[in-house]
Amino acid sequence: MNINLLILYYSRHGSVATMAKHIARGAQQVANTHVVIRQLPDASFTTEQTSDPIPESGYPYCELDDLAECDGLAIGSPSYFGSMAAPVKLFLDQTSTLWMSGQLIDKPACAFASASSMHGGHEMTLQSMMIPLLHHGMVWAGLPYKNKALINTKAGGTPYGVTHLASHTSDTGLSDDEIELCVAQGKRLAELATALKKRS
Ligand SMILES: Cc1cc2nc3c(=O)[nH]c(=O)nc-3n(C[C@H](O)[C@H](O)[C@H](O)COP(=O)(O)O)c2cc1C
Repeated sequence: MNINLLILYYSRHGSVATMAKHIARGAQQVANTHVVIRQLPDASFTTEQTSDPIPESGYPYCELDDLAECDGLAIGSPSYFGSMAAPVKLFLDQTSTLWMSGQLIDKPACAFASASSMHGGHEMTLQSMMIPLLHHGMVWAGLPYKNKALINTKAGGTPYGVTHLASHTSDTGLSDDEIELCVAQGKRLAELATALKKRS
C-alpha cells in the first residue's frame, strides 16, 4: 500500500521552505511513502491572486486536488503576528468543498512554523493552522517527548509541532535540534498515515 503525503507551505524568506525539505526527508524514511511538496503564492490586499500560475522558482503552487488526494498533510507558515500568514489562511478558506464531502476525515495532519522571536507565537501559529484542520476531521500529529531534541533545543521545537527560531537579521538556518525534529515530524506523519489508511 502506498501513501501520499502533501507538504504544503508558504515562505517569504525561506525558513519554512527549508523546514519542508527536512520534513520530506523524514517522511521518506517510511516505506512506500510518496511526498508531494507544494507552496502557496503571496496574497494581495485586494484578495485577488496576482502571481503567475507557475512560480518563478521552487515547487508548484498547491491546488485543491493536491489536498483532496493526500493521505496526510504537513502545513507550514511563518508566524505573522502570532498566527498563520494570510496566504495559508486564504488557501484554507477555499477548502469548503472538501469539508462538505468529508474527504479529509481521519487523515493525519501536522503543522510547522518559523518565527523570529522566542516567545513571539510559535505555538499560537501552529494552533491557528490546527483549528481549521480539526474542523475537517483530521487527526492531529504532534511531536512526543521521546524526541530528546524537544528537551534539548535552545531554539524552536514544540510538542504541538516543529518550529524554527529565525534570526531577525541574518538567519543562519535551522539548528541541529530543529532539523532532527523536522525529520521526526515527517516520519511520524508518514507512519500515522500508513496506519490510518490500513484501518480504513
Ligand atoms: C508581517 C510579519 C509579522 C510577523 N510577526 C511575527 C510574530 O508575531 N512573531 C515572530 O516571532 N515573528 C514574526 N515575524 C517574523 C517571521 O515569522 C519570521 O521572519 C519567519 O521566520 C519568516 O519565515 P520565512 O523565512 O519562511 O518567510 C513576522 C514577520 C512579518 C513579515
